[in-house]
This record gives sequence, C-alpha cells and structure tokens, in this order.
Amino acid sequence: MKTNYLNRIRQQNPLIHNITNIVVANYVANGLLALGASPIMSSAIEEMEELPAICNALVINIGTLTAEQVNAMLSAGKAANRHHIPVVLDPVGVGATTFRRQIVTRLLAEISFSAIRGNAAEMACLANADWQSKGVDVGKGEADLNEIANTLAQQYQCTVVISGEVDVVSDGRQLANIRNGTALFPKITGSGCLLSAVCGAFLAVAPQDGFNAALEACTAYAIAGELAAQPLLPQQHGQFYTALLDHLAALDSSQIHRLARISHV
Ligand SMILES: Nc1ncnc2c1ncn2[C@@H]1O[C@H](COP(=O)(O)OP(=O)(O)O)[C@@H](O)[C@H]1O
Ligand SMILES: Cc1ncsc1CCOP(=O)(O)O
Ligand SMILES: [Mg+2]
Repeated sequence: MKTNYLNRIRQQNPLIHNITNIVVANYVANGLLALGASPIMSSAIEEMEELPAICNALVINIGTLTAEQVNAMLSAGKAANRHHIPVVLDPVGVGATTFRRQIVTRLLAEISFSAIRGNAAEMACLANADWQSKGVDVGKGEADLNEIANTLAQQYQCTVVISGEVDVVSDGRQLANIRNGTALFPKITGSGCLLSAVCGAFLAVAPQDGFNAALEACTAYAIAGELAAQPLLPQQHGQFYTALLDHLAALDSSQIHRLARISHV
C-alpha cells in the first residue's frame, strides 16, 4: 500500500454526515473523532439539503430504518451527489426483511454511491447470491466473495468492501484481500458500522481514489483492532470496545505499512 490518507484525515479533519442507526450512533461518532475526522449525526428531513453543502462525505446506514428516515436518506443522498461529496452505503441486515431489501434497491437506484460496505451476508444479498444470513450478523455461506465484490462494483460503478475475517475490496478492475483483524470484532456491535464511517472519512480526503482510500481504510481499521486485541482475552468484549477507539487514535501510518497483510488478486 503506497497511500497515506490517514495523515490527510488528521490534517484536514473532514466533517462526516452520518444518517445511522440508534444502536451505534454514539460509538460511530467517537470512532470518527478518534481517527481524526469530525462526525455530525442527523436524520432530520429539514436539514438534509443543507448538510451536504458543509460536509465532506455522507454515510447512509439502514440499521434501524424508519419510513421517515428513508425520505431523509434520499434527500441527503441526492444533495450529496449534487455537491460531489462521496456517499457510502452500509446495507445493515438487508437480507432480514422485505422492507430493508426494497429500500436498499431504491437507494441504489436513486443515489450514486462512491462505496458500499457490508458483511458477506449483506453483500451476497445485494448480489442475489446464496447465503444464510442471520439478522445483522454474517451467518453462513459458500459464495465466492471476490466474485461478488467484483460484480457489485461493476454493477454500481463504485468501490465495494465486503468485510469479514478477510476483507475484500474491489472497484470492478482492481481487487484486494486484507488479512488483518481480530475475532473480537464480531463480538461488539457497531464494528461494521464504524468501518463504513471510517471508509467515509478516507473517501472524504481522497474522493478521486476510491479503491485505495477504501483499501487503506479497511487495513488501518483492522490493524487498530488487531493491536487493541493483543493484550486481551477472547471474552474481554468490553475492553475491546474501548481499546479500539484508543488504537484508532494512536495509529500511525508506519504501523499500517509494517503490519498490513494485503494481497492483490
Ligand atoms: N473473524 C474475524 N477475524 C478478523 N477480523 C474480523 C473477523 N470478522 C470481522 N472482522 C473485522 O471486523 C470489522 C467489521 O467487519 P464485520 O464484522 O464484517 O462487519 P459487520 O459488523 O457489519 O458484520 C472489519 O474490520 C473486519 O475485517
Ligand atoms: C444490532 C443492530 N440492530 C440493528 S442495527 C444494529 C447494529 C449493527 O452494527 P454492526 O453491523 O456494525 O455490527
Ligand atoms: Mg454491519
């Protein structure tokens, strides 16, 4: 990895607008602050036209979707497109209900996304691939995630991230696998949602280089988790929850370059 967009985040302190779920809003805001970005969380329809004008990226997360929030997402997404700021989609639990599937289809049709980030179950659902999803969790499946990432990236003309034990990043032309991380990640709620917001922060400072911005975002984030988990026992979920924030704040680019386990496929 040749980029150093982490330093750019710390220099530029991009403002990230998050329309997110009620479970993770506080954690995502703290994670963005730890990284060096600034969060603003809002779903009020009255300000969806105005916020994209002052923000550097928008992250749309459907985790606890309401009909009212859908209108806000469409309004903010279209305004973000007009202002040419990157928009990231996190299709949380999209396979769980008809409502989620219908809304994600509509968001993908009406908004131009720079990146879509989900776990294997969510991304398999978007690609109509076989997978046994389980609510917002990853569930089980055998589908080829490299192929799914590539297909979705070409279909939606954007960067696609499928996170998991191995993260897959594709823009439809380039594809990489990242083998960093820790088994503690899926033990805390919000770790995927925060990764989507972190992708938003990296894209905010490198909007023309989506693939490499997402690649650095996922690598940096997984390494912060790896370092946070190092002194912990597998059952120290609570310690990991806070240690991840500490390590996002302490992370530097030399650590990322030294510890990255990336293969270009
Ligand atoms: N089994 C695992 N081993 C190592 N890292 C993991 C594992 N599962 C998930 N991760 C990491 O957890 C972070 C959040 O991804 P994920 O758990 O897939 O999101 P979600 O919460 O949306 O399901 C990513 O950085 C990913 O690399
Ligand atoms: C548990 C839960 N329920 C609705 S949204 C949500 C949070 C999901 O967060 P993540 O995908 O980051 O684990
Ligand atoms: Mg998720």
